[in-house]
Amino acid sequence: MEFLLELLPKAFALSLATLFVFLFLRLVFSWWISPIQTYYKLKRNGFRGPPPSFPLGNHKEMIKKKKNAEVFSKLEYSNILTHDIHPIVFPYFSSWQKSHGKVFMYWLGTEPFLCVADPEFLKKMSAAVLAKRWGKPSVFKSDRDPMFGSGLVMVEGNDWVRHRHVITPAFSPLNLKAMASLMVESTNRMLEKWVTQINSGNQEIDVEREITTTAGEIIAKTSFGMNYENGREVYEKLRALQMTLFKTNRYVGVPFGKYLNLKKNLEAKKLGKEIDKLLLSIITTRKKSISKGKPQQDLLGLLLQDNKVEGRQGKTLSTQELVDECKTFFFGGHETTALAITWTLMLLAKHEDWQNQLREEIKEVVGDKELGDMNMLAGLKKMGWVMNEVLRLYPPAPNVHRQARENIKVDDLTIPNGTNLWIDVVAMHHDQTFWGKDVNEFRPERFKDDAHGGCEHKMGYLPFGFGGRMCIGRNLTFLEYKVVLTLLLSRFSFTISPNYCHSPSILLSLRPTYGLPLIVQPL
Ligand code: HEM
Repeated sequence: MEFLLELLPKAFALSLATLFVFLFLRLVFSWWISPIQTYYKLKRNGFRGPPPSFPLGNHKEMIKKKKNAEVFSKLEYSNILTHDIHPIVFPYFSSWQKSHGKVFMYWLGTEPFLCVADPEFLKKMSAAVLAKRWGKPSVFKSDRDPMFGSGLVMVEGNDWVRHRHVITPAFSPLNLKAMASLMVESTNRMLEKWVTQINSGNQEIDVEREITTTAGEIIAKTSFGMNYENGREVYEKLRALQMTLFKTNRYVGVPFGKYLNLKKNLEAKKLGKEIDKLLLSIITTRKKSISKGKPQQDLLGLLLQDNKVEGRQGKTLSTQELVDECKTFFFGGHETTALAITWTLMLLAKHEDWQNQLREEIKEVVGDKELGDMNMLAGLKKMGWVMNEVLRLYPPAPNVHRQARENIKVDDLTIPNGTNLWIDVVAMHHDQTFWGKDVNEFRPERFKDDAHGGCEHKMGYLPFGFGGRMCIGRNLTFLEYKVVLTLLLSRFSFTISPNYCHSPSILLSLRPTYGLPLIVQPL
């Protein structure tokens, strides 16, 4: 017995040492050996790209190129107002594309990515995979978990089919029609505020900030019925969460990268939990009001009603899934739409002729009629071309993601299972090969007789993504864009303020870094 007791500490030390060696070998394998193996596999398949160094991948070069581009664009571009934005917003992709072609590999930490800016490659790749068999990059899922949870943007497989099946009817034109009056109400409130400011002698308005706030209010009302009084807290926390997650350089894909920004990550987690709690209480209250027979016609109300339909077991959403969808609608829907309107105002302020043409069209089609009739709004044809052209030059969602969940054959190449795909929408929308010499000019008429704007490849224009996973909120955006722009152009004219600094950048979406100050004059 004594002999055994003497041996025990030695045995314990030995097992501890074995455990350390095992953990060390595992780290070496997953940080260096496994990524290097994948690197050579991709290379054998013919994919080239900038050389990575593990475990950081290409992060260092990306950060350096981004910093240089920021300095350069501030010095060279800020007053020129160029629309040739790919080298400004994705300087690393722009330079790698020149050296390695339109499909190349790069690394975020130990995660392999293929950057795709070739529409033909994309067409073949997407034809080979059903929507439900695509994955979403695991690194983004964990990084953006507090924002999207298991909402539609991130969910995969049969769960994605179930979510999409339940949510699609809520976005039907008939259901959306009821939301137009909410949009008019919020926009008019913003415009009254502008009138007060202008009357006090200040005609310069940061249109980006104003429209983002109003779009946030609209999406919160149309998604989960939040009104100004009860929802301010949810709205502010949702915005704070987005800023916390995206305002720092994040080492996505780098092992333990989270701990390099520990404070921010913990803050984001805490905000995420607080938002979940608030939304949960909204949903619980709403469930009670539905059982008392008082359903509301917002997206949450429609999903809750659908959940109660008999015989839909297995095709409903759990309460946590509803919380995640509310967050997804907010993050997926408000900034993208706000930025589409913001960039439109920048371009209309620069092109007074188009501003006048749209005003004429509004007079003819809308006149004194009430906004919200979808058929009437569909008659705003020129406004539709302008929207398409804005989404081409300044796509608010500048890229689309996928992750291969199987080996994918494209001609004689194989994209290995687990590879992440970054579809570079900005590059494709500014590719002279497909759009012609005037690619960087604002020419809405290119969409007059062609939904693809004359692009020589159908997959070269992707503002809302592609395949079965294409944006579910398109119709809501069309409605909001036309309602808000009609109200704005009917009451004001816009010119660029001398204080505007043209510096588009990416903070999840494509936005004007220093806002959009415009000189606003009542008509
Ligand atoms: C200008 C406005 C908008 C733009 C440019 C935009 C763009 C996109 C893009 C590029 C995708 C990815 C598609 C893909 O992976 O192939 C997407 C997906 C999605 N969008 Fe939008 N979006 C806009 C407005 C909205 C709105 C208003 C909502 C909802 C309120 C919304 C909700 C979603 C959701 C839930 C998905 C995920 C769909 C899925 O994976 O099945 N979006 N959007």
